[in-house]
Amino acid sequence: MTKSLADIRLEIDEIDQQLVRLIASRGELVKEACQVKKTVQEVEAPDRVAQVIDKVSRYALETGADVRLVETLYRQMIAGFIQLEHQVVKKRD
Ligand SMILES: C=C(O[C@@H]1C=C(C(=O)O)C=C[C@H]1O)C(=O)O
Repeated sequence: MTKSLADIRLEIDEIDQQLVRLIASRGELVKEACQVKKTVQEVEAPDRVAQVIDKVSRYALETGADVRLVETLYRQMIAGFIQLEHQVVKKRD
């Protein structure tokens, strides 16, 4: 039996809920990570960003996700997390 558009959207909504939960958990870990950082270079950690992008691009390839989309989403998300870290560090210091 083919699914209705409404059914498909319900499934998409459930995945969105899971994704947002995971983004929130990731954000908590990012805040934890920045507690031990002292410099702007440490906050931005470009080598680590490159490592994360490399890993998720490989996961995307292995799972059949769109590699360019995953990379774009991750670069955007990490940029947001770096901003968050800058705010946390600014408040702390
Ligand atoms: C969480 C960190 O801080 C920043 C955020 C990252 C991320 O969201 O994956 C990666 C590197 C840093 O730019 C980290 O250094 O690991």
